[in-house]
Amino acid sequence: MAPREVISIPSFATTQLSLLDAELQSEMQETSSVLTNSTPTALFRAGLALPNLLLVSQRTGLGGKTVLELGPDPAVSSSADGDLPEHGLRAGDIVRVAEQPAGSAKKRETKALEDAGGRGVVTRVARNCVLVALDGEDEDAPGASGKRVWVVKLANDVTYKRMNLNMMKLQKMKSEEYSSFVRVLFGLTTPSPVEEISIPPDAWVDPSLNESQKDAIRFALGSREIALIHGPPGTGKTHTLIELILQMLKQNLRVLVCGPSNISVDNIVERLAPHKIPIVRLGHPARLLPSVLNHSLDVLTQTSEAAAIVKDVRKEMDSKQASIRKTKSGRERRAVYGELKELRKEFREREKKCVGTLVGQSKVVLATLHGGGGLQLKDEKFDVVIIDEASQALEAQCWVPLLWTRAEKLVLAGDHLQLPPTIKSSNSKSKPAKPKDISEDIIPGMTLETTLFDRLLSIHGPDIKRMLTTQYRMHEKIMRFPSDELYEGKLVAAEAVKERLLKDLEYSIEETEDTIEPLIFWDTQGGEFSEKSEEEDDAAKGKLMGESKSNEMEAVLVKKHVQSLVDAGVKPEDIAVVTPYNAQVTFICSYTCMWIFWIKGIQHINVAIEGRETAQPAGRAG
Ligand SMILES: Nc1ncnc2c1ncn2[C@@H]1O[C@H](COP(=O)(O)OP(=O)(O)OP(=O)(O)O)[C@@H](O)[C@H]1O
Repeated sequence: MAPREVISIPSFATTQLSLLDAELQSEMQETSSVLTNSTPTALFRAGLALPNLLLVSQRTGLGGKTVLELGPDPAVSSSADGDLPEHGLRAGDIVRVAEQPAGSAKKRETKALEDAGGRGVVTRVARNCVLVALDGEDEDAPGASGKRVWVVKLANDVTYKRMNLNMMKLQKMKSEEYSSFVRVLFGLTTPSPVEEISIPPDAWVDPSLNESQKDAIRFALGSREIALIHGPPGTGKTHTLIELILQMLKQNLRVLVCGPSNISVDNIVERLAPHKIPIVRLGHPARLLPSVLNHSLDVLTQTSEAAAIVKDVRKEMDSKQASIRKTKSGRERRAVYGELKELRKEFREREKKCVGTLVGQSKVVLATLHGGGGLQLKDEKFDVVIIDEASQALEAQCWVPLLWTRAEKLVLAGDHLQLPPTIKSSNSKSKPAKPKDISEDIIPGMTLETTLFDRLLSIHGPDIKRMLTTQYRMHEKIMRFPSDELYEGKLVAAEAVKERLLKDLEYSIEETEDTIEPLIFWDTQGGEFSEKSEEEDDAAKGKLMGESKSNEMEAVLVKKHVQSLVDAGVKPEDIAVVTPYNAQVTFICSYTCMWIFWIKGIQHINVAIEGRETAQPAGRAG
């Protein structure tokens, strides 16, 4: 077993608080510098603002919040169908809604917008409207006067507030308050011996699970405090978690399942749903996949039996909201606001009751790590907390559900050998100043890139983890390199993919040198393949991009290769191009989009390419 590395819990929390502060400052600085240095038009082009909107309606949303529906102003819209232009707003974005400055506004006027109008959260984005739930309660809604408004994205500090709150709780905890679970998580105690679990062949819900998956499940069931499931790419980590949850239900355990992103959680909800078990998904419906909405707590609070008590008040609030817009006299408006305030209070009380009933009845509750710190879960008791994609979450994020609910055991699933969460403060050139009150309590060398998964492995060694070893995605030759370099050669390719080639796809594909080989290298050394740094170009184009790299000749090569694949019959939608740099994404997009448009004559093409600008730590897979 690796040497145990014990750290003091208050020092850990203090260090995390300082690192989180630096990270938030970095994010804030970035947003603020963009807002200050850009014109409204540049902000729109950069996907940070949406102008030319009118208030379409105003109604009561969750928690009694005022929700604004904003649509395009037909007087200036270029769309005949009333659609919004392409924009970068997404559900969950923190935004400011304010009266719009003139198109010719100077940068300084954009800066003034930081404090104008109302702040809120985008709750829904549709083709023809954007919905924003306002934070404040009593002010006049921006746009209520009929004036044109715009929506500007702000830095999101909400998640930081929650992480900080929990880190402060940990910082102040007295040692006699540490549960045995917390003590294990900090290496003050070793984990209890793992109980032998035997599951008869007919008790597996999915009998096709492979041996490493079954072993990981038995291990996670038999562990008392912690269990790590290490799932390299395509090894069925989520598949395994589904069976684990179902086996835990058979043991009558109550489980909270979390992930760092909505998509990671929805992925599990989608796969659990067919098993018809009582599950509830926390989180705003606007941020959830449509296929999981039936399990959303917010939808259930409107449709379930428990929801009836909330309906009447909501109706009354909506009609009051509508009446405000028609009322011209200030006195009357103030009176309606007063009544709304009372109704909102009543609404919240009833909603709380309804939510309490629904959550209390669910054996499996699913939420993002941030959502795991929501009011609905305060002090709820869970036998197990499972965190999926744990290697992509900040450790402080993982502590949100652990400290907020009463958790007794933790199962982490992830791959610590893939990229850690993206951190801005560690590679930002303009590093924020360290807080003044830095004390000797700071643990040297600790960074936000060290995840809970990493830390637990370094404290307790590999005995607390089980690795999934059969992968179901890659041809054996593609798998060989990551397997040998990162996973000690332990990966095995499943029969179905072991020798799978492009030419064997279920539709007709010509046998060419590109379709009979699973892995091809193009050597660009020595040619005219010079690399450019995006910053040089930025100033000229006024683009809002950080430092990035591009190589035009390599983009041409990618285009050529994609072309030969399509010529051989591979469908464009079956081809993905991946690059680590945003600037290169832009190049490749411009080449390949134009080209596909040309050969297929199609109107729309979905390009699903993501760029990532982090330097890759040694020993991690990208
Ligand atoms: N025992 C199994 N038998 C057959 N197919 C399996 C098995 N386990 C997983 N798969 C298949 O392997 C693929 C990957 O599974 P899954 O998405 O659960 O993996 P993952 O490790 O969570 O993936 P990621 O690499 O995205 O983290 C899926 O298509 C799944 O159906």
